[in-house]
Amino acid sequence: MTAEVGDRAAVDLAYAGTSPDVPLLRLEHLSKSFGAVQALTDVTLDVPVGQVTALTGDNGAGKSVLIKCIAGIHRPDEGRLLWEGDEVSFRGPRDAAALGIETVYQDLALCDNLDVAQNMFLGRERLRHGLLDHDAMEQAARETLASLSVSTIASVRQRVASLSGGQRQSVAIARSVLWHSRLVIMDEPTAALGVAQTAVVLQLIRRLAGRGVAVVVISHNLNDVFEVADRIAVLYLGRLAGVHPVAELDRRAVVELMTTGRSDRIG
Ligand SMILES: Nc1ncnc2c1ncn2[C@@H]1O[C@H](COP(=O)(O)OP(=O)(O)OP(=O)(O)O)[C@@H](O)[C@H]1O
Repeated sequence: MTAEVGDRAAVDLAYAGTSPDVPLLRLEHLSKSFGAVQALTDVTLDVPVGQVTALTGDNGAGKSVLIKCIAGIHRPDEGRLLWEGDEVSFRGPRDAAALGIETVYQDLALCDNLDVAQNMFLGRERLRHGLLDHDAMEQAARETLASLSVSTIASVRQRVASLSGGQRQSVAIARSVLWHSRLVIMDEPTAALGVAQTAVVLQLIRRLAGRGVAVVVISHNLNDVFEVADRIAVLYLGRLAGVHPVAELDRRAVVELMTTGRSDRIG
């Protein structure tokens, strides 16, 4: 399969077959334990297209375990995942990736010794007459970065080792656009970034959602959460303490949900 680059194609693809009433992904009554540790208990959460859902919660609340269930790394003990309304079960991360689920972990799986374009096509290289088609890949990488208005990367031939944290996040986000990912999960995307780079990455995350991609962002940083999210889901001791549109919440309500599992300040 060759990658088509272009805003319209990406949006069409992301929305294709998605009824507004059926979320792209629905987690239904998910539970997961590790021996005596109950990491997730009865979590039900919808993930709609075109929106940023922030997933927050205190240390150990279950955020990573939840995204690993979505990414096909963990199998839930109970509950099910519905993709566009149909039950799916993942034998591993490849199954999740095949549906268009891309997870961008904090340590970004980029290869330092390769350049930007090579990283964006890693594992899915484009061939021409049996040889790597570097020109086509570089062109597509450039177009994708331009379509996201990424201006901080001077050349797609630049080695990733020389990029800043924010630039690396930009490459990871552009890769998900290039491959028409439909759900992008980002684990603490701004954790290692300064103020200016954080602003750039948050903007990019908004653009990703603006293309009809469903985005889940794990973050402890409430400034970022309120800036980027449409909806905030809070986990407390493995249970979903609440999921609400940002407009219904203030910081105190989120902190209360994170620390006590409840809040009277919502609405
Ligand atoms: N592979 C594992 N084996 C045993 N226990 C685990 C495993 N993974 C997670 N846990 C436990 O599950 C609970 C939830 O962990 P999780 O990593 O999802 O929390 P988190 O919300 O991502 O926390 P943090 O913000 O600190 O990363 C914790 O008690 C953790 O110790």
